[in-house]
Amino acid sequence: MTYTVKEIFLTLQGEGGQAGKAAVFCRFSGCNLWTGREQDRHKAVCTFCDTDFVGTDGEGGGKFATADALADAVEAAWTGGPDDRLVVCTGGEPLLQLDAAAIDALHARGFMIAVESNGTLKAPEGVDWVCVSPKADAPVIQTRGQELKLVYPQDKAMPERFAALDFERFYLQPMDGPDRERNTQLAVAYCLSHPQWRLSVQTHKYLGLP
Ligand SMILES: C[S@@+](CC[C@H](N)C(=O)[O-])C[C@H]1O[C@@H](n2cnc3c(N)ncnc32)[C@H](O)[C@@H]1O
Ligand SMILES: Nc1nc2[nH]cc(C(=O)O)c2c(=O)[nH]1
Ligand code: SF4
Ligand SMILES: [Mg+2]
Repeated sequence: MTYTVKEIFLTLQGEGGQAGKAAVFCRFSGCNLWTGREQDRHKAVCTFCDTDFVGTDGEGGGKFATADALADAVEAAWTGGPDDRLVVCTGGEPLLQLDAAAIDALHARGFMIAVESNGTLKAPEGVDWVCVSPKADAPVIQTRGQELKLVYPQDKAMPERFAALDFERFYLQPMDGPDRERNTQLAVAYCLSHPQWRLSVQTHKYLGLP
């Protein structure tokens, strides 16, 4: 199948349980919870998105006709050696496109595969690190994985709703936007009183990294 990708770039994972680790980010175009057009944001299921995932015009973006072509582009962005390779498949919603062929091609090049998903689609076999970030008005179908990373606060998506799901770690990530500082304080307070939850700061935004 053809993969439609907004951008492919090397940076440090900024969020969650692998924060600080070098990774190639493969940002797939498109999402099932928002068109990505500002004029549609108010009527979207997910209204607070911080990301441009429309089209293929980012660094390293494009249409890739095969899984090998996609994996070659990911490998070309990696500047390290053969060890400790990590690709973070994000978007948009990566599980609309990430399939067994892409997983096999990335594994063949030595990459550990992480996904950042809104949880509305099942992760395919072979994904090594599943991060689910639930959205208040969307069902959580993928109910297990390595981390659940809830953007906080969201009306109708309080942490209690997700605390019993089968994830190894639970994070609150302050909602970025005009109230980021206040949201950060709210998340800190929640983590202090509910120690199952850890704070996930979007470190790349403070560091000026992509
Ligand atoms: C842009 S999303 C792409 C992956 C997938 N669609 C998802 O929602 O998980 C990547 C991560 O950024 C988070 N995110 C999006 N907008 C945010 C915001 N305004 N503040 C904090 N985190 C945000 C998402 O919840 C998700 O964990
Ligand atoms: N540095 C960095 N870390 C990230 N972790 C998750 C991201 C995403 O947009 O999915 C992201 C991102 O966009 N940049
Ligand atoms: S589900 Fe993810 S990519 Fe889609 S609009 Fe929400 S935060 Fe953005
Ligand atoms: Mg991001």
